[in-house]
Amino acid sequence: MFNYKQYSGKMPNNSMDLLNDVRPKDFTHPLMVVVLGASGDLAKKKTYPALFGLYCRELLPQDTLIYGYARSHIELSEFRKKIGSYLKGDENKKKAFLDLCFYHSGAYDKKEAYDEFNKILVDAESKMVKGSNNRLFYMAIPPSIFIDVAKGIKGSLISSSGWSRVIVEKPFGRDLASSRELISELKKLFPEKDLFRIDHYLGKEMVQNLMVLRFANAVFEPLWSKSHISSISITFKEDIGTEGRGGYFDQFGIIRDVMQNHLLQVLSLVAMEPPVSMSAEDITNEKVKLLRSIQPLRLDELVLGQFVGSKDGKYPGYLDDEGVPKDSKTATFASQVFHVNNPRWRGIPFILKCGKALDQRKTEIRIQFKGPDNFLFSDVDRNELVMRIQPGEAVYLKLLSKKPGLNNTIEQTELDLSYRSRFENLDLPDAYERLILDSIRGDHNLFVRDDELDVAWQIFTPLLEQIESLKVIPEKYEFGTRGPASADELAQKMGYVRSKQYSWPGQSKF
Ligand SMILES: NC(=O)C1=CN([C@@H]2O[C@H](COP(=O)(O)OP(=O)(O)OC[C@H]3O[C@@H](n4cnc5c(N)ncnc54)[C@H](OP(=O)(O)O)[C@@H]3O)[C@@H](O)[C@H]2O)C=CC1
Ligand SMILES: O=C1O[C@H](COP(=O)(O)O)[C@@H](O)[C@H](O)[C@H]1O
Repeated sequence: MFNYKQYSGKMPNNSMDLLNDVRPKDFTHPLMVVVLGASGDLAKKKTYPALFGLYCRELLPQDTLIYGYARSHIELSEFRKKIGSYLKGDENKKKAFLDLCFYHSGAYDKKEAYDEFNKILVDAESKMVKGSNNRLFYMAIPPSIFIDVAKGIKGSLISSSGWSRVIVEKPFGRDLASSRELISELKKLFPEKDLFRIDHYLGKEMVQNLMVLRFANAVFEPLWSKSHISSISITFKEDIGTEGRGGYFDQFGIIRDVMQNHLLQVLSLVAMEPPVSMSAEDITNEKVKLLRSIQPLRLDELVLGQFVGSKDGKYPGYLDDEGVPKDSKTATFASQVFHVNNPRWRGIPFILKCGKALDQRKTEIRIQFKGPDNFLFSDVDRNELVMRIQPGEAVYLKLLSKKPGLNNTIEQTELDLSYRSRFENLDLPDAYERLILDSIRGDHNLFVRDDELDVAWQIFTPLLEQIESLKVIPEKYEFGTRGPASADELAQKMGYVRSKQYSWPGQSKF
């Protein structure tokens, strides 16, 4: 259960009160973190840096060891060197953290390999402080081996004296049928309380802030509906391509990689009704209710794109990625309109857009209001409430104001809550830090529930099947641009009006 307290007065960032608030209650018990797929991309870029972040904040249990497991044979010194090169911070802390990291190579599909690994874990645990031996398994592996690995954990690695929890990475399946199969296989092995399905967008600061912004500020609720809002856009842009992950990406495409999970999570938090309490169950119930009100997605409200290399030859195209078949029709850009059929939102378009190799890196929610309902100002820019998820967390409200001085012109300006200028010594944890910490605390608030996942796939599977059966060809767009022009045309058709000249001053800082 979230337990928000109103902050008042000054409280140093690292005060014991604050630490005790967030520290796991099992802080004094030994913890063994096992990273399966430790040789891979996610492990080095996200999992280990997040564990290091928690270590530096003194949030990992006092006696924690981290064992990596994968098939590749890697010497411990080499492994530590590789992991270390992705850690940022104090050198002494890095060294102390790396001393807690070990690596073991073994197969994913052989019971003997897991039994042998378990002996190593038990031996290491025998030298740790006395207490319940808790084990956290992080599956940083491709979905094709989720079940083999889950069976290995269940068959050989479960702790004999403490809890055993399993973090599963997305993608949770490719469609409704495969997701249901995955859910049911995992359910045979672990109870829901021990499974933590990560959607790392739920751990981002601004996504966390959505509930507070919406429900703790009385000014917003009366405006938060079709009466005052004309459209809601949720946009994810990356300025990099697939960068060696083309082999994985080509089997999934941008809709499965980003829209079906990250953007849909954001949509459900923006649009859901107020939950009856802040418990994980009540919040997820509201999200599921909202998702079930989404109307079938239409192909004529979808734009797909695939990037080609930049004209100057500096950036390669998607088909140049060595893991990608030369005739691939996989989309690296998608914009789809969603309609929510409930009294609050009926008739209001939600425009979700995501793409790789675009002009900038940016994720934001943009709520555009209707124009003023009077005869005084007929042709003016619309008010917009923008929640910038990254980079540079901010909430700003675009509004019109008289230009100061002896004139009668008005201009678009903003009320701006940019985190970096508003909050001193801003030190935001990475989303993965928050989520790993929550799994150690046994807190499911920020993880994806099985029925939530099921509805998400019910929404997307018919559309994905149509795209595949009709062999829809994505439009080409150049690396480093806004993506296909038809996406802007689609948004315009949905009533979105772009400000004529405005650009948010905070933008220049990133
Ligand atoms: N990388 C990222 O930025 C993100 C990744 N994810 C998800 O995290 C998970 C891991 O991703 P990532 O680290 O990129 O994946 P990798 O492709 O790097 O795979 C991780 C490890 O799994 C093993 N592996 C890879 N392919 C196979 C295979 N076909 N059969 C058996 N073992 C294999 C390899 O280890 P070895 O051969 O040594 O056993 C590899 O080092 C995936 O589910 C991915 O979708 C989610 C969000 C972001
Ligand atoms: O899950 C994924 O997310 C990343 C983007 O994450 P962010 O935190 O940097 O916004 C994306 O690059 C990747 O393709 C996808 O699998």
